[in-house]
Amino acid sequence: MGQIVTFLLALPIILVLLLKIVSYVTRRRKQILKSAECNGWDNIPKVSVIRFLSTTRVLSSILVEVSNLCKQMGPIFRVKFFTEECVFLIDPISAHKLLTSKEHGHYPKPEVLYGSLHEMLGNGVLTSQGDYWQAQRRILSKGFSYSALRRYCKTYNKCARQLVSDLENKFDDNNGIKYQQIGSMIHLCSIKIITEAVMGLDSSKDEVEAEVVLDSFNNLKDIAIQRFRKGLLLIWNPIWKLHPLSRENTRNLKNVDDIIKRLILRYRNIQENAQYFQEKTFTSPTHDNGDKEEDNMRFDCMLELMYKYGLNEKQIVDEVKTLIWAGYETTSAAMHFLLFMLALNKTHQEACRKEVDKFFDDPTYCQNGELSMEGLLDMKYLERCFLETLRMFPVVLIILRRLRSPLKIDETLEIPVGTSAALPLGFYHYMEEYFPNPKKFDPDRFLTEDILKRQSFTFMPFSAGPRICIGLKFAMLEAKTVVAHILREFEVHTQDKFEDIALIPAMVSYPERDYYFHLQKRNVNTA
Ligand code: HEM
Repeated sequence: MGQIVTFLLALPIILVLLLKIVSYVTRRRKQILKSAECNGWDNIPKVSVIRFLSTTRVLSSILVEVSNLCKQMGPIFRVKFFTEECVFLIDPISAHKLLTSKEHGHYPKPEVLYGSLHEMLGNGVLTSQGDYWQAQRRILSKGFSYSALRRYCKTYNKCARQLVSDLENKFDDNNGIKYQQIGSMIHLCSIKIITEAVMGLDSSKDEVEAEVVLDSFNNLKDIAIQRFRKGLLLIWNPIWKLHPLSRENTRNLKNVDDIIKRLILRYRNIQENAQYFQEKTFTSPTHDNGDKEEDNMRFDCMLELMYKYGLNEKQIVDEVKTLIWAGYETTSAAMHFLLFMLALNKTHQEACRKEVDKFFDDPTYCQNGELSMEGLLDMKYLERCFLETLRMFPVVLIILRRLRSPLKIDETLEIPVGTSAALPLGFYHYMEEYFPNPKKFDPDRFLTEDILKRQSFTFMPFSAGPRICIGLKFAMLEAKTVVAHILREFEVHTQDKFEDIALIPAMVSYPERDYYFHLQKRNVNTA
């Protein structure tokens, strides 16, 4: 009797497993048949997953290992990760071809890397696909228009000044020269900026909400890193669901969701107020300075924009989480790396400072210590240093695309449907043929004449094509503002050396430990 009950209880599980196996085998057979029709596919060399995984601890060793692989295997090779067939496009020309393709079947992002993101961020613009993605992307792009960015500049300046004041307290010269880690302070500044621009949360007025969002995102980031390290948890959802980290994850997500829902309600209440409607819905002539019809809807933050475009509650929650997730850690890591490179390369730091001082001292570009967007756009030396930093520390190391239509590389090679193409963006930035002496920090690589000489696809820290980073300009302006304020007030020194610290590759690469800095106060009369 007992055996029958056990059998009956186990039956659904057995059936589900059988169904999964049948569906996998059918899918695989279809894929093999399709692959057979693709030119040259069978001739692409295969690399064992064991060999591949054994290299993934630090960025520098991956770069060396991948170079060795290319020497042996050529610029394209295949790796099988469990049930996923992955093709590595080590040649940036093929990668660029895929990213800039107009074919919708080339845009989807595979479960293997983006599945956990999907679970966390829902159907936001980073993880969604097809027509839905396109429609959402069109709406969200308005949140990154010229006049929207001009409004966020206020937030960049405000948070940068707060960071400078916190740094002044930390590096009190009376305590002598002390090298200290500042990664978490930069991180805090970055998350304050993004939550204000995306959700309208002002950390000085909405203190409680801002703190919950900061804590929750920090926890979510730590959980994601742990999950990434425990590969099996990442790959196999049933195990993940049973793990205590998963419950922690859900709790933090719920905290963020609740706050976003409350903010939506706040906008709904405000919108019901007729006076607000009159003041804000129509273009304010003083604000848009020549921007065309793109901005005929006035909004203070992206959540408000989404609300006005009629997105429902679930859509807004997903997009807000997505923008914060995609925007804060990337930019904060990039600013951290930029300060480190300027601390190591004092001549470039001095040149940036000279430029920064010029803008701070010119009332057309800076009033009451607030840098204008025009000033920030014109800081070309600092911009070149930022781009060179992203070349050397490509914050997003690798991206993947799941092919829903075949990709023709050339007359001799076609990649079949169902394959995931892996594009190691970071690797392209170290290719000698495009970036001679790649370990040298040389911002002049980004002088206009040098950029024109080099093919554009060799430098893609923000990806390229229709799914290029939506926050590219946002990130550039934010990083320039924050670093400009720091250079204005301090000389930046470090004890660390470039090769001392390993970079840990994850979705967003980060140093094994934060760098140590000493910030020495300058004597400038700031407004
Ligand atoms: C230095 C900073 C940043 C870097 C290096 C960076 C890099 C990237 C890269 C490489 C992608 C492509 C990802 C993929 O295809 O899988 C991407 C996509 C994206 N980024 Fe960024 N990003 C940065 C800052 C930001 C900021 C500040 C925001 C938002 C405020 C943002 C929002 C997004 C979104 C929403 C996508 C998905 C776009 C789509 O699929 O249509 N990013 N970013």
